[in-house]
This record gives sequence, structure tokens and C-alpha cells, in this order.
Amino acid sequence: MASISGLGSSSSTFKPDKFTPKTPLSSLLARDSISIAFPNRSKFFERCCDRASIVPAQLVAREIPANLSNTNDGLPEKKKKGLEKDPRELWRRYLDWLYQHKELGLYLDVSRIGFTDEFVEEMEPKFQAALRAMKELDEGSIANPDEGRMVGHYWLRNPKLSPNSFLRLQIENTLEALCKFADDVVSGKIKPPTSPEGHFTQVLSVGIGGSALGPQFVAEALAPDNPPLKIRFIDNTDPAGIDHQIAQLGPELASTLVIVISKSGGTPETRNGLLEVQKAFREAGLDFAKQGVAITQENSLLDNTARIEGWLARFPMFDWVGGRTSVMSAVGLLSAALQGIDIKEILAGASLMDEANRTTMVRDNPAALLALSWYWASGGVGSKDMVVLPYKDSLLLFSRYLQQLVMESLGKEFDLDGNRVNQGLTVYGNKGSTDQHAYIQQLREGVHNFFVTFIEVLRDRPPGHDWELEPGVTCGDYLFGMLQGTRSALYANDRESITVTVQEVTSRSVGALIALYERAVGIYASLVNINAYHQPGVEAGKKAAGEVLALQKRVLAVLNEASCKEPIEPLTLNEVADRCHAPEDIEMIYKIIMHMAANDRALIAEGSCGSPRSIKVYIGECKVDEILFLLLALRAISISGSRDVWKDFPWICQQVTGTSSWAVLRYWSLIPSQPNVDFFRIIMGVIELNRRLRINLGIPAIRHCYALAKSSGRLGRYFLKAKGTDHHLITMLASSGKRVDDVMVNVRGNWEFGKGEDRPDPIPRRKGDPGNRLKKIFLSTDDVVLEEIKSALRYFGRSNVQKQGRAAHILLLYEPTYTTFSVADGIPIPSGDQHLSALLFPSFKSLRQIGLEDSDSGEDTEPVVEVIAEPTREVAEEAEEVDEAIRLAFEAAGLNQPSPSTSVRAEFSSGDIFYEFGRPTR
Ligand SMILES: O=P(O)(O)OC[C@H]1O[C@](O)(CO)[C@@H](O)[C@@H]1O
Repeated sequence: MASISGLGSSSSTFKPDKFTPKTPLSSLLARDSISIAFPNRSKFFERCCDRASIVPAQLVAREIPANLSNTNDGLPEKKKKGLEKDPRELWRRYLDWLYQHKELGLYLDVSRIGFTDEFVEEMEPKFQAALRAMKELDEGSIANPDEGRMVGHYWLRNPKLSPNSFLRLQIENTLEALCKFADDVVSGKIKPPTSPEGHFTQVLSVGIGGSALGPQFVAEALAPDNPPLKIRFIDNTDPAGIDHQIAQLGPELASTLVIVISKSGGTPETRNGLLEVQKAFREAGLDFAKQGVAITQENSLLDNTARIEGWLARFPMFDWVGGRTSVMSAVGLLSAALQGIDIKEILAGASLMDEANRTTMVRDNPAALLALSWYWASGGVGSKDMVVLPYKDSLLLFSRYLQQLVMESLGKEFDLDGNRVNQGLTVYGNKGSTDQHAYIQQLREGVHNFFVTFIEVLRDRPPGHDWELEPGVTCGDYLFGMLQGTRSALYANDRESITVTVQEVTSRSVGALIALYERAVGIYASLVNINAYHQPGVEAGKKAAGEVLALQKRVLAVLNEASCKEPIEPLTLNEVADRCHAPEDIEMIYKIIMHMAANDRALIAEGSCGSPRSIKVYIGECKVDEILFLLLALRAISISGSRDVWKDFPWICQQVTGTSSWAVLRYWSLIPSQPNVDFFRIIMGVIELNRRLRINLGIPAIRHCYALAKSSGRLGRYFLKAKGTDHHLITMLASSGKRVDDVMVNVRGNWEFGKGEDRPDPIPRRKGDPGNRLKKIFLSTDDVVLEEIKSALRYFGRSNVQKQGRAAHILLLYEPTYTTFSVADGIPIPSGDQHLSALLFPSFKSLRQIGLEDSDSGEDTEPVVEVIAEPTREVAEEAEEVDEAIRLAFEAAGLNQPSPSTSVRAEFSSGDIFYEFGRPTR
């Protein structure tokens, strides 16, 4: 057994080279000095096999349910033989197929996968094609055709392989910059802002999927017991989970570096995590920007936010690195470096493994061997699941990491030729030996729908720390015994397995493991002819989630309207569904209502939850004043553009929306250029849309129709008065020195004209309806909609208010929703998922269903007022700043059109706006 003991070291006395596949095993055995007497069946084998399991594999196969049996696994019947059980032959097979990477000290044993020589031979051409495809990918081909992208995660660990020097420099410079940043943080050169003497002590990493799993795995596997900075993760939009992480940080929030990771920069869960963390910072009186780090694609929403808000640092994610293979970019490396993990060793391990995976001899190529095993075990159609069992606590998250890497890459509906193939490979697992007390029972004896991957770590403890807890046996020996025992016992019962063995869990071996599986996934994807680098299915789920939220807004609008009647009109679920024009969505509406009712959302559901038909719902709180307040706040922003107001604005919106986020109509980006009637037209249009369509676009809880009218006096005054209260507001329209028409907001519904001394005389009676201009019937394709948005944007920046109004109205049709903004230095920054189409399509269904008729010719319609103001120098300077903010907001939204300009902005002060309310106090 001398050769076996040598397995534990990289300078192994075991010489697998001798057993290369090129040499016939029989002749090797004949001349090799190893001479071990094999009984026909080893004692150990006997022990593992109960009587039932000794039956030939063919018989076992008959017991497998038809849909899981080998006859369904995509392999022709002739290729199947039972698993080798003769110990001598098995040993030969082991030696024959064992792969060793000497420098890495990594072994791959696929002998317990039952592929035959004929199978390997038949697969050879496919493998050669797959390996060629991988070579082309390495050289910069568009390996992700759907997205027209290169796939370059392999260049990250060997930048010299990048297809051009620009990419090489990008990689090298980023690595250098992140190393320097991490060094400066760890050494205390970069300090937490509130503690000039102190150090950052914690990292809070916000991200999801590939923007979380890699950093999590690396931290769990490699972080020292006392890292320079400890790490926590927010990887979901679960409020309780987020609260828990923030609570655990406690006062250490002040010394927490928050790393926000999102390749796209617009993933909702990550956006929510960021907003929640920013709120915690505000509440603690901390300045988030000074502790925030963004890792994202250049010019993404997150990138622009971080840039404009002046976050502490920003690192790029590259277009050609996918989320699930991004762990060796700044995504995984920055947090690793901050924890004191040797990131250069991770890269070195991966690079060495990549090199091995480039060989065109399948037997010598570990990734190809894995792909071969997967193909055989799952029939090339995913008929068996991959159970990953690392026998080492620190590798616990490897199975979770692989789950995304493998399933998001291989789980595809169509192949590259457009055939429906529904490919995939299911991955699950936890860790051994813990799982022996959970699900190994089923693996051994139950449904045979899996193969296992054991991850074995030879070194139990650092040298000099081990001890024998019973004579001749250490704790680690037990772990070893459990692994080997399980492997044998499963095999004896015809359960196939792969074993990957590493010496120790080190940066190098972790890098190698990741690289091994990344490449195996790529090769396997080529074998089954699918694109491993896109994820169209996930997008569908995201879109569906957006539709649920859009439906929730409509439900709220309907309930709000009914609940503001006197007396309140509680609605049954059927009534809510009918009024939402969504009878087919009644179950979803029920769930929405139950969720809101359970969360103190002012929504009261009477009846029994278990009996949905009995439920009647209403909203217990009206928000009339808030709407009014919002209108005024928005107007204040639009016409003053003053820094003070920017600062107040989030606060105001927070009050208005009743949510913790800062909300404002997206049209805000138009508003500074439309300080007058058109601004109100926008607001009115939104309200009108809500009223007509019974949806809730933009301003939560709107339930009244406001109409816009104008008077012809010299001074314009706005009158708004809530029925049953004495409040009424008067604001002034700026006098431009030229012609200023009186403008008035005429309020219908529960509102009436203000009466009293301040009322201008005469109050116009004619009412314009901003909704009249909404005459588009929605068309059916996304492209058409986006074209319309573009054409609307062409009207921006025109000094002719009417044209701006036209733009506003076109946009109203397509993007009638609000977004979140944060404010830095008086500049509002969009901080949500702002992509036009993402915002648009949740509402699309309902708008299209209903359509909007042309009511342009309505007699009541007033022509738009034209206000041309000559800006003072001060205003002009301010206007430039605001213009820049708007331009950036547009850029962030991915709109390359000219942004609106402030050139026609009139002067106005926020003091005027809050004439009656007084300034809000925080
Ligand atoms: O890094 P992002 O763009 O926030 O995406 C996070 C994750 O979401 C996905 O796109 C799937 O939804 C993953 O591929 C990705 O890892």
C-alpha cells in the first residue's frame, strides 16, 4: 500500500504517469512492481454490500422507476454495463483513470463512474469539438452569442491570455487598484470617517447570485479566524434578514465598509439592500458615501450613483465576465483581500488548473474528465442529479456555489441551434459527514436519481495540532473513514461517484477547484450544444415579479378609491379583481392583500383568511394631504432648483409616500425645464391615468382627479383646499417680467376651490384636462414602445413649452411610474432599478388592454401657456448644475438622447411654496 500513502503529498511517491491511458493497463500490471493479491471480492466490499446490493446492476436497473431508469438517460442501451465490482478490476480502473495535478496536489478519481471504453471512444470527436470551442473562447470569440459577448473569466487569472492589450491592462490595473485599496483599508490608511484614529472592522457585502455566492464561498473557505475585517452578507430582499445583519453590526456600522456588488447595477434585491443600508446609515447619523464601495459595470446605474454621490471607491465588473464566474474579479477578490486572504494564490491556483484544462487529451484534462463523467452519469440530458459532498466544514458553501454555476449555466430550454432541449444538471449538497445523518439513507437505498461528488481534503489540521482521541485514531480519521465508507457503500449499491481530492483548503486549492468546475461546465455545455453564459429564464422570473408589484399598485389604487367614499366601501376580492380589470388574477390579488394586511399597511381585511370569499377589504387611512403635499413639493423642486429644496425633497417624499424610500415621479428629470404649467400637466396626467385605468402609476394613494385650468389675470395663484378642513394653500407663480398667465389647479372630487380673501378674482370656470392629450393606444412590441420614448425625448430641451408638453405626454404613456432618488450635495441621483423597459412593462398589460381614446378635441381643453423666462446669472449657473444632474440621470437610465435643459426655468423660492404649511421639520 506504499503507493496509497504517497497520495497525501504533492511530491507523491505514487506515479500516475506510469499509468497513463496510452499504456495498456494489462502490460503495465505485468511489469509493474506493485503486486497486491486481490481476492475475488474484498472483505471490505463484502461488508459494504448487503445481499440485495450484490445483485447485478442490470437487475437493479429494473427496479428503477421508468422515468428515472437508465433506459431514459439518453445513453444507448448497448453502452450500459453494470458497474465494475471485481476488486482487482476496480483497482485497475482506479489506476487507469486517476488524474493527478502534481503542482496543485489535486486528484480526480472518476473510476466510480461506469463509463465504458466504447463510450469514451465515441465521445472523442465531441470532446475535440468542445475543446476547440473552449480554445476559441479563450481567444476572445463571442462565446455568448445571445448577448453578443466574449467570455473571459479565464483571462482574470492570466491576463496575458486576454485577446488584446486593452483588456489585459484593464484586468491588471483593476487588480492593482483593489490590492492597494485593500492594503490601505487594512493598514488603516483609509479610515472610517467618524473615527480618525480607528480602522474599518467590518465588511458588509450587498449582492445576490453570482455577486454574492463567490465571495461567500471564499470567505467561508479561507477567512482566517481573526481576519482584519470580518464580513457579513446581505444577499436577499428579506427585510428581517437585512435587519438582522444590520443589528448584528450594531455600533460597528460606523466602521463598516459596505461593498455593493451588481454587474448590471440594477438588480432589485441588491438595490433594496443598498437602500436599507443607506437608511440605517442615515438613522445612525453616518455618511454612507464615505463608507460605500461599488463593484459594477462602468456606467451602470449603480456606478453612476456611486460616482455622483462620491462613494469611497468604485471597481469595475467587466462586460465579458458573467456573474456566476466573477469570483476572481473584484467581486470576489476585494472582500477576500480585506479579510487577509491571499488572493494572488487564488489566482495562481486557478491559472494552473486552467492550463491543465487546456490539454486536448481527455484523460489528462481534469475538466474534460468531469464533463465526461457528468455526461455518462446523466445521459447527457441531466437525468441524474449531482450531489456534492465536501467532507470539510470550510467547504460547506461549495455545493451552493456550484449550484448556481452549474444550474444557471446548463439549465437551458433551447440549444444553440434553437431546438428545445430542456437541458440541465441538478446540483445539491451540504457537507459530509453531517449529511450521513440527513439524506445518505435515501442516497444509499432510495430513489436512484443522482450521482455523488465527494470532495476530500487530506490534511485534517495544520501540522502539529493533531492528537489521537483513541489509540491510533484522530478525529480527522473518523471524517476520512466516513467519506471512504460512504463512497464504498454507495458504489456497492450501484450509486456512482466522483472524488476530487486536495491536500488542504488553501487559497491555491480553492482557486483550482473553482477553475476546475468553471471549465467542466463550459466543456459540458459544448458537448450538449448550449449557451452556458446567458440566463434568459431568470429574466422571465424578474419580469413576472415586476408584474406582481404592478398589480399590487393597481389593487391599492382601487382600494384607495373605494375607501375614500363616504361611507367607506369595503370590497370583496371579486370586486377588487374586477375593478383592477384583472379577474384572472384574483388569486394573486388575494395573496397581495393578505401580505399587505399582515404588514401594517393600513389595509384592513375583514373576514376569515382561510375563506377568501368572506373577505372584505378597505384602506383605513386616507392620504389626501399627502398628495397635495407631493404636488407642492414637486413643484418646489421644479421651479426653484435650489439646493435647499433638493435636500428637503427626499424627506418630503418619504412623508408623502409613507414608505421608507425616497420617491419621486420619474418625470422629475423633465421638470426643471418646465417650471410652469407643463409640470402640472404631467402630474395631472399621471393622476388622470390612474383615474381612468384604475391603476396606480407613480404617486401612491392617488384617488382624485385634478384638472388644470388657467385664468387670464396677471398674477397666477394656485388654490387647493381640502373639503372639510380650513387649510388652503396659496402659492405664487413667478413673474417673468414678460407675460405670465394665471395658473390654477382646479380640484375635483373631495376637493373644492378655495374661498376667502386670498382667492383671485375671477376664478376661471373652464377646466382643462391634461389627460385629453393622451391618445396613444399601446402597441404590442417593446421596440415600438422604446421608439416612442425616444421620439418623446426629442422634444426635450425645446424652449417651446408646448413641445415639451408633448414630450411629457408621450412619456406619460410609457413610463408612468416613480423611481427612487437619493440626494448628494443637492443633486438628486436615481438609485433604483431605472431601466426604462423594466419600469415600463409591469404596467404595460393593463394600459394596452384598455387603451386611451383621442380626446384632444375636448372643448374644455385650454391651450398650453407659454412662459419664457430670462434667467438671471445666478439662476443660469444653478441651471447648469441641474442640467448636469439631469444629463447624468438620463445617462443612468441608458438614454442617449439630449437631456432637457433648464434654460426656461423661472425663478421661484421654496419659501413661497410652503407658505401655509411652513417648512417641514425633520
Ligand atoms: O450582478 P447582478 O447584475 O446584480 O446580478 C446578480 C445575479 O442575477 C442573475 O443575473 C440572475 O438573476 C445572475 O446571473 C447574477 O449572478
